[in-house]
Amino acid sequence: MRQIENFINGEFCASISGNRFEKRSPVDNTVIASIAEAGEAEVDAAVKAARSALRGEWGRLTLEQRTQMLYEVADQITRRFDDFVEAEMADTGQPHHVMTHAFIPRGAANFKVFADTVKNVANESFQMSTPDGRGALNYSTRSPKGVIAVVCPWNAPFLLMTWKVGPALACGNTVVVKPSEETPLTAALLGEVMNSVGIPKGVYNVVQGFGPNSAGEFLTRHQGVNAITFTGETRTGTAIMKAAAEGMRDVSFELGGKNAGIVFADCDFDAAVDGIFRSSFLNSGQVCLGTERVYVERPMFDKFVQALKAKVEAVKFGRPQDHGVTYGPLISQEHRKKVLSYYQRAKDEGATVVTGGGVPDLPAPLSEGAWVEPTIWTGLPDDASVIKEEIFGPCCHVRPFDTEDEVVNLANDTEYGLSTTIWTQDLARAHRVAGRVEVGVAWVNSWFLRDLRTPFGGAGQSGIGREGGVHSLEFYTETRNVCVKL
Ligand SMILES: NC(=O)c1ccc[n+]([C@@H]2O[C@H](COP(=O)([O-])OP(=O)(O)OC[C@H]3O[C@@H](n4cnc5c(N)ncnc54)[C@H](O)[C@@H]3O)[C@@H](O)[C@H]2O)c1
Ligand SMILES: O=C/C=C/C=C(\O)C(=O)O
Repeated sequence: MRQIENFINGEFCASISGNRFEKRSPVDNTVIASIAEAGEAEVDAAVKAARSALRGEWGRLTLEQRTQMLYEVADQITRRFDDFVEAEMADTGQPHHVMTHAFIPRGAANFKVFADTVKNVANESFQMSTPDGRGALNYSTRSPKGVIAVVCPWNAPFLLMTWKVGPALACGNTVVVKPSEETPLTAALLGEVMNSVGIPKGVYNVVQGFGPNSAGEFLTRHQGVNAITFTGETRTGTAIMKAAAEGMRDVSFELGGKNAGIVFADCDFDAAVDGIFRSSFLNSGQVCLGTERVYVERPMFDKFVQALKAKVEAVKFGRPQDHGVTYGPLISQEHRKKVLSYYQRAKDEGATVVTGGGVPDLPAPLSEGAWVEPTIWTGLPDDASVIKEEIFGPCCHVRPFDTEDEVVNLANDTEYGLSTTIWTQDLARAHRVAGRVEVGVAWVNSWFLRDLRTPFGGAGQSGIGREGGVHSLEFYTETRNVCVKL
């Protein structure tokens, strides 16, 4: 069984208290790793190591040297691709092709793209006139913000962690990462990569553990942390924001969603069915950008529901590494309980179960894992809790609509505002609807198509701030204006 330690100041170290916790496989519930839980002492050591790294060799590197190191991190992730794929599959149980085609390559890209970005983004400059006629010149510079706390969820652990660590380091900061207790492995593996390419000690630290009264809370409350970037549930974001208020630390939040998919009758039918299938069921629906509410224009409704049902019923359950497997378990037994409670609630609230709705009948030892059936409902009222609350599971409700205004209102009838996916071949309508849905990210005839230079984040309860491209630089640097009287 793997022993996973905290990674502090370039070294893997056991927790001082000796506290450890178990990581179980979502596939069959066996224990796959023992993890050292960081307490206040380890968090303090990690923050101090990060602080002294800022003042040490790391802080003295030129931009060229620093970005060169980050390209080497990306290259080394690619060289150790299979190790990352294996670790992330062990943690999440999701299929091999999801790791190799989507989640792990993004880890390398997250370092490359932000190394490029920091080299290529210009700073502002303004010339002004002065009463003496000689004028003044203003220009801005960027400095690292300092020690950044990176608090991560479990659903796409390596992608989401590096999405923050990449730009934070590119901007010259140091980081203390708190991975989810459900997915400790790839953050630890990245520590090995950092050492192997010579990233100075203390630049990248990992404290393992839980949220409340554990590593997450200790880290976000630590006054040595200058800013906090967090991806996870809206409720947790509220707790972290309170912690950040003490000491006036900046936050960047990517939170939950209850995203709408909008399918017009003039869409490319096969592409739309495929797109909605992916957006609702990729990663067993555990994607913040996923669509749990699907609205289909009435003339196509029945045909669409049948086509989506056929795709859902064709998924292949199994171990992530097994040939042809397309569908994995939920992350944990605890999350399964939550998702199954919504499956029950959908029935109670009057849903028609088109397919799924329960636990699949799998042979041992898979029968011990956190499996649920991918599920489609119709017929729920718009105010049902299943329509309002984020489930974060492999399920969607499909509802017919008649007019563009109606569907825009339905899509916007939520406290969240992360993303939407719109399917139509009418260009004018596509732009119009994309401009009316109250979200941070609108996709047309696509979903989860990511250009890392673009702003990414959510409106409403889905987040605070944007990351991506220059927006990441805004968060991870302090901007200084220099005004020179000529
Ligand atoms: N908007 C996005 O980009 C995005 C991306 C992925 C996931 N998500 C959201 O993440 C959620 C699923 O992830 P999750 O269940 O891991 O989220 P979570 O909020 O339960 O946990 C996220 C992290 O916060 C830590 N944490 C929990 N309580 C804390 C506290 N009081 N103080 C400090 N840290 C604390 C956890 O240990 C974990 O590392 C979903 O709501 C999903 O929508 C959003
Ligand atoms: O589950 C959420 C996925 C989020 C994706 C990103 O943050 C990204 O693509 O940068």
